[in-house]
Amino acid sequence: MDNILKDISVYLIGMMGAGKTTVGHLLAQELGYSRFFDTDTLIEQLAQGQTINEIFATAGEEAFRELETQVLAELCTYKRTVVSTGGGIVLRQKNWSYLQHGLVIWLDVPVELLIKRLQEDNSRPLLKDTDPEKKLQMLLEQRQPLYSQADLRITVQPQETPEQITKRILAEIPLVLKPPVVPPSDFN
Ligand SMILES: Nc1ncnc2c1ncn2[C@@H]1O[C@H](COP(=O)(O)OP(=O)(O)O)[C@@H](O)[C@H]1O
Ligand SMILES: O=C(O)C1=C[C@@H](OP(=O)(O)O)[C@@H](O)[C@H](O)C1
Ligand SMILES: [Mg+2]
Repeated sequence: MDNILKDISVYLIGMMGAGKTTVGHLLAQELGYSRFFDTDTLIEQLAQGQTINEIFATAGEEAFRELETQVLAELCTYKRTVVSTGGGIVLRQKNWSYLQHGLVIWLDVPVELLIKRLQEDNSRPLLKDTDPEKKLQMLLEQRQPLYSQADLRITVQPQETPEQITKRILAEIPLVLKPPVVPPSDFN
C-alpha cells in the first residue's frame, strides 16, 4: 500500500460520529504511516486546552472554523500522514485547497446510526439541540454535496467494525488512484 499511495497523506471527512477519529488511528497503522492527527485535538491544543465545547461557547463557531483552517493549513504540508478532520471542515472552499494535498476519503454513515453512536455524547456543540436527529439530518443535507467531492466514498454498513472499515478503505484506495505517468520507451 505504501508504494501505491506514493507517500501521499489521507484525509478522512464525514459527519460527526462517522468514525473518522476511530478509523484514522487504525488506517495510519495499516498504511505504515507514523503520523496521525485529529484536527479537533490540535485545535484544542491551540486554544490552550479548551475543549471544542468551550471554544464554541466562548469564542463562537466562526472562531472555531478559523482555528480549523489554520490547523489544516499546517497539516497539509506533511506527507505520510493520516488526518481525521471535524465534520464541518468541508464548509470552507479554502479548506479544499488544503485537503487536496492528499487523498480525501468520505466515511458515509446513515443518520440513524450517527444518532445511536452520539446519543450519550455531549462533546459535539452543534448537537446541543432539542431535536439532534433533525439537526444531523439538516447538516447532512447541507454538506452532502461537499462530502461528495471526496476522491473515495466509503458507505459504512450498520454492523461494520472500525477494523473492517479500515480493511475496505485499504482495498478501495488503489481503485481511485491515478496510475503513474510512464513515458513511452522512445520518449526523450
Ligand atoms: N464502526 C463503528 N462501529 C461502532 N461504533 C463506532 C464505529 N466507529 C466509531 N464508533 C463510535 O462512534 C463514536 C464516534 O466516533 P468518532 O471516531 O469520534 O467519530 P467522528 O470522529 O467521525 O466524529 C465513538 O463513540 C466511537 O467509538
Ligand atoms: O460537524 C461539525 O461541524 C463538527 C464536528 C466535530 O468533529 P467530529 O466530526 O469529529 O465529531 C467538531 O469539529 C465540531 O464539534 C464541529
Ligand atoms: Mg472526530
